[in-house]
Amino acid sequence: MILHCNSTEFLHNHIFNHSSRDISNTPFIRYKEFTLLYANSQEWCRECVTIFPLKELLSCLEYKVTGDLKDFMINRFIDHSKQIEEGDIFVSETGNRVFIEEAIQNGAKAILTEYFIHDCSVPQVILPTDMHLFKERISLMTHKLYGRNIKTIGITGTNGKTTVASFIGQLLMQQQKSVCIIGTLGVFVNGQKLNRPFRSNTTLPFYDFLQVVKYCFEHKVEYIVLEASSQGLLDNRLGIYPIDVGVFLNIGKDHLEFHGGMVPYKKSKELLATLSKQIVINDDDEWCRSIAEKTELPVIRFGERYTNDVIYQKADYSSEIVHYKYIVRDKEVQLKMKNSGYYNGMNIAAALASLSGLNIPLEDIKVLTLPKGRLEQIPNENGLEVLIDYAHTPDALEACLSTISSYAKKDIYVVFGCGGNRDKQKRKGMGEVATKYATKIIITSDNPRDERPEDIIAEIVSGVSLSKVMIEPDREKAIILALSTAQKGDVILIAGKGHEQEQITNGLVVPFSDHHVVRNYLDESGGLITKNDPVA
Ligand SMILES: CC(=O)N[C@H]1[C@@H](OP(=O)(O)OP(=O)(O)OC[C@H]2O[C@@H](n3ccc(=O)[nH]c3=O)[C@H](O)[C@@H]2O)O[C@H](CO)[C@@H](O)[C@@H]1O[C@H](C)C(=O)N[C@@H](C)C(=O)N[C@H](CCC(=O)O)C(=O)O
Ligand SMILES: Nc1ncnc2c1ncn2[C@@H]1O[C@H](COP(=O)(O)OP(=O)(O)OP(=O)(O)O)[C@@H](O)[C@H]1O
Ligand SMILES: N[C@H](CCC[C@H](N)C(=O)O)C(=O)O
Repeated sequence: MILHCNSTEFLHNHIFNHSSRDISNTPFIRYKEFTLLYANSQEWCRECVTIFPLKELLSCLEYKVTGDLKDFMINRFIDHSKQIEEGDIFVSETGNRVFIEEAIQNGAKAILTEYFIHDCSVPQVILPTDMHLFKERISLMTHKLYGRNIKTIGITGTNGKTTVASFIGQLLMQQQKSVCIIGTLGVFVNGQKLNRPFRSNTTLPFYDFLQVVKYCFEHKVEYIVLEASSQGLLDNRLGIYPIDVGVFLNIGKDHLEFHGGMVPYKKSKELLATLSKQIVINDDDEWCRSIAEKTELPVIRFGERYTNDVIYQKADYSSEIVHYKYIVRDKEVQLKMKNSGYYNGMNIAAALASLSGLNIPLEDIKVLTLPKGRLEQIPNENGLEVLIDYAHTPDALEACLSTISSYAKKDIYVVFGCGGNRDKQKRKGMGEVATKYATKIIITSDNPRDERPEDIIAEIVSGVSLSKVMIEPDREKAIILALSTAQKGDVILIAGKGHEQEQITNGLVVPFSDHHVVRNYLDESGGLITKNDPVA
């Protein structure tokens, strides 16, 4: 049995209350509290179990089984019909008949559902009220069965999650550790992208995440580094999976249309603390400091102040190779990185602080590189500095453009748009930032989705100085306009899409890559040095 009934009730009433969307009064839950509760209420040994015992997951919950489900030992719970393989249980939260039929055809041996499904040819496990408790249990059981010996680092913040995850991964691999990174760029084990049909979210959907943990166990991974987006946290995509280090980077304007304002946006990100055993915070960020004040968890701080656990010492950011220096718990750590600005120094500090939280020695640190589509330089013989970057918020654009303006001698071009069906408030702000730093601004489209590109562009233009701006809604033409107009010595920043491989317009997903457009243009105009660059 997993829990005694009274303890289930206690947990339900007092702790696991963030399944609902109203998180205005979410208390910080101390990790110790719930692990102790679980430790007291568990009776089983997990060492040699490699599948999920359904009966234990269901005990004390309100449920009903229809049909003859003979085998209660389950290999996988899967919530996407196309991922189902023989013997899996299909979790249907929507009750969609087409997906259920597809799952059965693909070999589902049962359906886990909240509602009774008529004329269903396989057994059903019906959880009319307790599906959220089931998810909490299975996340905790996944940790017990598969993740117990894997240290997990969760990273949240508006900007820099992918970069910090990549830095942590690189630093761990330099220490010969085996690491899995889960984030915007996909799922990577020791640098190799997993070729599995996971969905493309920054924070993986819940059952996809559980599969990755199991995969990591089977492949002897020692560390999982994951990006925790505000939407992912609010959507409970991590359940109550314990996080060894929760990292808080910064807060800025993004996803406000989704969350309905800065307060709920911050609250969603703060849910990461409820899962964490200790937290790492950016001491230079007011919101991060406020989290440290509220929590009883151990806190590791990084930033410029000399009282921090990781002290970031200012460097010369105008040089091509930046020499970053840190004091990590009284020990000096130095690192070099190309073309990367002040903010990437903060991202490195966050990575160092996370590793110090896990007591990982920082010996022989080698060069770190930025992930794909982050200040990615495209070599050419035209004398242009062409950079592709994923800046799609005002703060991110400011971080990039202020870095460029610290060394640029001639014109700074910026080509960007803003996503449709996404935060409208950031559009004018990005226009204002562009005006502050760039000398030539080309406004274009960036995944207009269901909105009219002209409407999005008009909102950006409301923040831009008209004397600097050109408008070209076709992104390919806009990039070519910059490349063909710029002169030797100019810098061109193509912002917003970074690694992305598509343009989403009018409900259509069309293959599109900033990298390809630049490369094709430079190839045709004879300006490219490296013909075999990997595609972003
Ligand atoms: C708007 C939104 O949040 N959508 C999320 C939502 O999609 P949805 O409900 O529309 O999913 P759907 O495709 O209609 O399918 C619903 C369910 O039917 C089932 N299904 C569906 C299709 C099928 O063939 N078979 C099948 O079984 C699955 O159980 C599926 O979960 O649930 C899916 C599963 O959890 C998510 O992948 C999906 O994220 C979409 C792709 C998305 O863009 N989300 C954004 C808002 C998001 O979450 N972004 C953050 C990043 C933010 C940042 O970087 O700052 C993220 O973590 O990714
Ligand atoms: N610490 C930082 N502060 C401000 N801007 C940053 C920081 N780190 C990165 N950026 C900017 O944000 C962009 C996105 O970086 P990154 O992909 O690491 O962030 P992210 O939080 O994972 O983004 P997303 O949530 O959209 O996936 C970068 O291309 C850069 O322009
Ligand atoms: N994770 C972010 C990515 C935005 C990237 C940008 N290219 C856009 O489409 O707005 C989001 O879903 O809002």
